[in-house]
Amino acid sequence: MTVSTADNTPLNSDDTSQVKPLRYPVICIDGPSGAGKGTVTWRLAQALNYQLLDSGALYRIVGLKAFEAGLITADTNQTIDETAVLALTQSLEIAFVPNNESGRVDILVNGEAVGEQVRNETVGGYASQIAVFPTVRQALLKLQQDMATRSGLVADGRDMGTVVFPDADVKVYLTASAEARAERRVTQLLNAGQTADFEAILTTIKARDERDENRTTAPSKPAEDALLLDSSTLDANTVYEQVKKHCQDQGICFNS
Ligand SMILES: Nc1ncnc2c1ncn2[C@@H]1O[C@H](COP(=O)(O)OP(=O)(O)O)[C@@H](O)[C@H]1O
Ligand SMILES: Nc1ccn([C@@H]2O[C@H](COP(=O)(O)OP(=O)(O)O)[C@@H](O)[C@H]2O)c(=O)n1
Repeated sequence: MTVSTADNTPLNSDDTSQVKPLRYPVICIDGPSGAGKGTVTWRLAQALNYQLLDSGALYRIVGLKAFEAGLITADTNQTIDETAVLALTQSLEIAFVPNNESGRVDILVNGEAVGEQVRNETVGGYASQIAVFPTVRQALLKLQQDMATRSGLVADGRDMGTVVFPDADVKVYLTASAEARAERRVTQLLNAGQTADFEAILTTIKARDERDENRTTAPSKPAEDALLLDSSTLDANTVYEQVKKHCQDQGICFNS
């Protein structure tokens, strides 16, 4: 797999000939689904002019492609062929392109845009099923780490602060009650003109939490040096201001 960034320069995980520049700042925002990671990550990346790593998108793409290839079915108790998912992962070329209109990052896979489909809860479930595989995580590891060699980076995920960037300048573990997170998803879906069932969403969010927090490799958990922030009763702006303050306390400079 290759991953390229906004300037479309491929990041080749096998290329050891390049001399690494001085280390750029890295900010990690980890936490469960719906905690508000993507929202705060986007604002930080905009304010600091850093690159953004949406690591969940990588797992979602692999999950979706594995489903399309018939390697995963809707049955959550199935046995998935790790070797086949790894081979599929290694065959993908992924590009991240920031989209200022939507406030999200558009994703191209093998040159083709992946639509909003990749963001839905079903694909989130597929992602968490293949995310338990150590070989798949390993295949994605260096590609993620290489994104911090060109500019400052804000990275959103589950294991950014614990595994991918253990030496990061700032680590935040953003959480919220499962009910608050499910409520946010409902609002998000309704705003997008879709239907949403609170109980069904709450059940899938809890199932994903369970799988992500209890897997053996890179479980979702706060790094020892992370700021823990519960956003259940905080609005998105207050969360941003608190994370910004923490970044400043750790020596990150904002122009505005
Ligand atoms: N603190 C907050 N309070 C209420 N809604 C929020 C908050 N932070 C984010 N949201 C909204 O909740 C939804 C999920 O946020 P998102 O940033 O995508 O979460 P995550 O990346 O952790 O899954 C979005 O619609 C977002 O606008
Ligand atoms: N660094 C990461 C990011 C995501 N993931 C997996 O990918 C799934 C989708 O991640 P996501 O960040 O896109 O999900 P949301 O938090 O946006 O719902 C998660 O439930 C995890 O199983 C992971 O294992 N490690």
